[in-house]
Amino acid sequence: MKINGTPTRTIWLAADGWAVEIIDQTRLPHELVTTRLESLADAAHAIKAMLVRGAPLIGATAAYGMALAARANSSDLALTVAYNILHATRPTAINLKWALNEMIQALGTVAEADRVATAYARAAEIADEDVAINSAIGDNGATLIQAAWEQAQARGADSVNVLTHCNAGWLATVDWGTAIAPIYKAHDAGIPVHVWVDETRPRNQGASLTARELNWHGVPHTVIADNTGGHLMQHGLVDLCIVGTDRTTRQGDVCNKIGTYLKALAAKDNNVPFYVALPSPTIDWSVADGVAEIPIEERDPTEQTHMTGKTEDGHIVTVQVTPDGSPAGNWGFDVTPARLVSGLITERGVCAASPDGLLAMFPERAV
Ligand SMILES: CSC[C@H]1O[C@H](OP(=O)(O)O)[C@H](O)[C@@H]1O
Repeated sequence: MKINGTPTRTIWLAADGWAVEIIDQTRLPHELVTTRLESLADAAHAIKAMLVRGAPLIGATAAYGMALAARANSSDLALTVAYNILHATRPTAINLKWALNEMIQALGTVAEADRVATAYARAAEIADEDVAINSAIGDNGATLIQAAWEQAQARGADSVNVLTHCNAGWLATVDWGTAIAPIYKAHDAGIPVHVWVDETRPRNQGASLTARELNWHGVPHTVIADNTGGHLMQHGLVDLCIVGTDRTTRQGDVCNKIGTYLKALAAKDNNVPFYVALPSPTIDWSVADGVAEIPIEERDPTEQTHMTGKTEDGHIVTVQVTPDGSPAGNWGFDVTPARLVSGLITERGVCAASPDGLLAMFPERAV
């Protein structure tokens, strides 16, 4: 998307043709800092420390991580080691494994001497495919926002209100985003969309990243505490919810940022449509029961006990918000059962969160 009028992606090949550059998302929203990745270790660190995050962007970064690894050593053993190092960075988003498998498949078809060029080419394809997929998700999701706007207009409303959780915007992908892509498309088409932005504790991806993106693009939005959404739904202030996902199962269970499940429960209780936007690489066809089978990342408790922000005089500081000695838990994701999901917004269209719905959209997956 554009930053101050300049089209910008979250990851790109450096001008030297071999290093990779990223937006360091740990510095947002107050500082726009880019960082060079020059090695497998740099790419692995960027994913694990969340300089880059979001399922599709994790996948794209891992793909370029394999290219950087191949540049150093393109032997079978070295690439196997690289695969394992990158795969171990974060356990929940399936796009990581998907991208790594894509890279290994591409590299396995060429002679060792051709592996570096092949790796960079496939990584670039994965990045470009993500942009195209997300744009299509945006188009498909915008029809839902249009329909909700027409209903809101009939009630005399002057805007259509969409609630989103965490960051599934262009900062979570290579570009466009998934859950936020329909919002950009609707906004750009002149629909008066307003976004309730869940701050999304503990890392505040909503407050620091989604709000940052919407601010840059000029989309009206309001940052809210995570526990506010149910109240807004009870008072008719949410027309629909659109969230992202890090892994969706073949039966339509959705793994996403912690707190998504609770939002889906509130939506169900208030008859608010709850949609999930996802690119097909986020579907894990090998898993049925998301609650039982999807590994949930547990991160450093200091992400819960500490917060980083800007002081009144502009300094970026980190403060402790809990008492010394109080333990903290930091689960990164939860699973929303398919029964709470109104529909899945994919690059091919909107389908039911069910085995039949997914197979109708992806018939090639029928075994
Ligand atoms: C389009 S994937 C976005 C997805 O990723 C986020 O997790 P994290 O920031 O920890 O990588 C969150 O679950 C978003 O919904």
